[in-house]
Amino acid sequence: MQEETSLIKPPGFILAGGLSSRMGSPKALAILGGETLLARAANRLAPQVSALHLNWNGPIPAEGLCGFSPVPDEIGGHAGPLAGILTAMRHIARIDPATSHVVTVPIDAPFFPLDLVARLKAAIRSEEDIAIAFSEGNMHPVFGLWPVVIADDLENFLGNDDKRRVRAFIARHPMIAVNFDPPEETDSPLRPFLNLNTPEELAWAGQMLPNQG
Ligand SMILES: Nc1nc2c(ncn2[C@@H]2O[C@H](COP(=O)(O)OP(=O)(O)OP(=O)(O)O)[C@@H](O)[C@H]2O)c(=O)[nH]1
Ligand SMILES: [Mg+2]
Repeated sequence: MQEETSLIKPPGFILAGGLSSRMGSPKALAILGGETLLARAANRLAPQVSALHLNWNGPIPAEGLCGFSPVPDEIGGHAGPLAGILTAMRHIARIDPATSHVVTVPIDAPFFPLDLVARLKAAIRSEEDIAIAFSEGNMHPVFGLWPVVIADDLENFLGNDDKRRVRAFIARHPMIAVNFDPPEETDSPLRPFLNLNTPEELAWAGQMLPNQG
């Protein structure tokens, strides 16, 4: 039963604050099948969340960011995905203090499930639980539903831990694993959490798009 939490549809953040060094140009603007990765992530996440935000560092490029007014990292120095997660928590706490959780997705995994948020949300049992996506035995730690009450601990962690790994931060808190194994009949190589880091991976995914099951 789900009654104990008053968690309604949460707000969402697309994290695009990284350097895209392996891609060689901003991943948000990379084209897959005629659409930017940003447009793909936004179209996929928007129906799942109460409001959609973009985390992005630096100036808005000439081609725009799909109309988003991006939210830059709270802490400087490209501290990694956790900096984007902290930014999401702090931003939501400022604009909507009643919100208990915020969902994050990375910019570079454009095939994530359409029921991602509903299933993460259904797993939450308390105001302090983190829900994280898993599939085929792997953890996908940037696909998470994060309680905003742990923002201070996250800021502290970022200030004190050299590696700033998402998994190490998650290990400090109650975490619920939510399994998203694809249906057995799916033979598409475009797995739900496939992550595109290089021009080669992007080109390969483009070639595979017509086979998407
Ligand atoms: N806000 C924010 N997000 C980040 C930061 N570093 C990485 N991310 C995001 O975290 C997700 C996964 O990171 P990576 O796949 O390493 O992306 P990246 O750092 O842009 O790419 P590389 O430079 O090739 O490692 C992506 O959505 C990135 O945009 C950061 O310093 N700040
Ligand atoms: Mg990186």
